[in-house]
Order: sequence, then C-alpha cells, then structure tokens
Amino acid sequence: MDVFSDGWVGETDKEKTPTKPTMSGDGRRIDLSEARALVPALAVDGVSHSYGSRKALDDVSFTVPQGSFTALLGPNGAGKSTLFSLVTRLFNTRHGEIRILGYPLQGRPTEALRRLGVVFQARTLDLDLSIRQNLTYHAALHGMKRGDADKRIGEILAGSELAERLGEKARNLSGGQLRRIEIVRAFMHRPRLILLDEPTTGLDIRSRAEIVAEVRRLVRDEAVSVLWATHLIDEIDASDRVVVLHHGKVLAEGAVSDVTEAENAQSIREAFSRLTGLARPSEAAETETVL
Ligand SMILES: Nc1ncnc2c1ncn2[C@@H]1O[C@H](COP(=O)(O)OP(=O)(O)OP(=O)(O)O)[C@@H](O)[C@H]1O
Repeated sequence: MDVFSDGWVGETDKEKTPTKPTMSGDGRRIDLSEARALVPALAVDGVSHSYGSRKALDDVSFTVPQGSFTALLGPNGAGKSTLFSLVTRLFNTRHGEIRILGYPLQGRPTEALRRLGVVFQARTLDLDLSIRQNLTYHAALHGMKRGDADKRIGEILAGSELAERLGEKARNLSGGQLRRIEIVRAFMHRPRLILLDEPTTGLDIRSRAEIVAEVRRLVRDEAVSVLWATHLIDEIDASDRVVVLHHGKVLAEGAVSDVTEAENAQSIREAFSRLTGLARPSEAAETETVL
C-alpha cells in the first residue's frame, strides 16, 4: 500500500505493503488493512469537461466504494461516456481529479490503469479472430502468460456454453454473446474496478437480463467494484448504489433506498423523475424503459 503525502492511500501488491500505520481524513490513527478497505475503487473529485463551449461535465464528484455495484444513471447526453473517456484516459482530465484504488490517474497512470477493466459502448472484438484469440491477445497486453490466460478463461466461462465455442470466429456469435465475451475480456487480468458503458444497448430482453446477472455474479465471486452506466432504470437493483447524472451534474448519490427516501418517492424511477424533471416512464413498459 502506498501512503501519499495528502493522506490518500493507494493499494499495491501485498509484498510491497509497509507495516506502519497511517492517518484517516479526521486525523485518527488507523491500521493499514482498515485504510485499504476505506480507499474507494473510484474517486471522482470536482471533474469538469467541455467540448468547445459545450460543458459536458460540470464539477462532478462521486465515489464507487470497493465491492459495490454502482449504477451511473443518466439519460442520453448526461455525460456518461465523457466521464468514461476521462477515467480510461482517452481524454486528459484538466479540471478535477480521478483516483482508482487511491492512485491518481494524472500522477500514477500505470498503477491506476492496471487495476481497471473496461467494456466500451461500441463493439471492440476482432470478428475475424477466434474467441480465444480475442481473449488471449488482451491478456498478453496485460502481461499474462498464455497458460495463465487459458486457465483464467476456463475459470470465468466455467459452466457457460461459450466455453465450448472458444475456437470459433467471433463473427459467428450473436450480439449478446459478443458482449459477454467483451465482459470476460474485461475481467481477464483480474482488475479491481470494472467500467461498463451501457453494455446492454441494442440487446433483446433475455440477453440483457443474462448480462446483468453475469456481471453481478462476477462482482460477487471476484469481489470487484463496478461502475455500470445506463439509462435503463430496470437494470438497477434495490441493493445497488446509484449516481444520478443529468446535464453533466451529479443530482444524487447513494444507496437506492437512500436516494428514493430523500426524494420522498416510492421507487428509484419516481426519484429519478423528481430529480431530473423528466416525465416518469410508463410502468407497463418497465422492462424496456428508456429514459
Ligand atoms: N466529441 C464531442 N464533441 C462535442 N460535443 C460532444 C462530443 N461528445 C459528446 N458531446 C456532448 O457532450 C454531452 C455529453 O455527452 P456524452 O456522450 O458524454 O453523454 P452520455 O450520457 O454518454 O449520452 P449517450 O447515452 O447518448 O451516449 C452531450 O451534450 C453531447 O452532445
């Protein structure tokens, strides 16, 4: 674990962990295992981003606690993809700060990014390669040996029908299956934080449900933290955390029950509607509701 001069703590490999205690934000002495648990998987602090004169993110701050499934809920144009471009360092963060497991993206990009897995909105598999090649090439980029990569593929796909199809070209797969392979790929190098940008876009209801269930299973089994960008309220579970983003601003952050209660609403759907002023989508169309 690294202890930074400003009091932040970044986790590192166990063997590098020093044994000295550190300080919490309020000056209390805490031991290192406690400090490690307190470090958010993702901390976004005062981040703004503009495209020319259009402000896409305006002083955005929120955290993804370790081990949480946090939904970044916002309608089209809210700023979700812009935020992902900053966290993945496609864009430079000029205003504010982003930390992954305590590591600042600006100052310690290698330490920060090696703990990150990403599923982008656009499809990124090479359709002319086999499924296995797509996965092993990605693993090699992260320094994994071939044998370890094969073992990892077996681990993640245990019990899945996709495990029988690893030698097939990716183009033989359905849209939902391609997405599932992209998710497997994001988990290959055992990241601690996974970002998924509207991963169920364009999929049918069954594929959507399978993907949400699969990611939740991986979160539980591998104790990773997830930031799941979506504009689909029905993808949010009562046990999730939620960050409501609208017109580039964070309108609410917290456990689904807390955000619902704070808005004096009956459901997160109603709370979202109150927060954003957007019409409440029909309950009848719940499974396909697009905000
Ligand atoms: N390259 C760009 N140039 C100019 N404006 C942009 C660019 N990319 C995004 N924007 C604008 O920034 C704002 C936020 O867009 P962004 O794509 O981050 O939102 P989003 O929540 O991901 O929406 P969607 O779900 O539609 O992808 C929008 O007003 C959008 O029009």
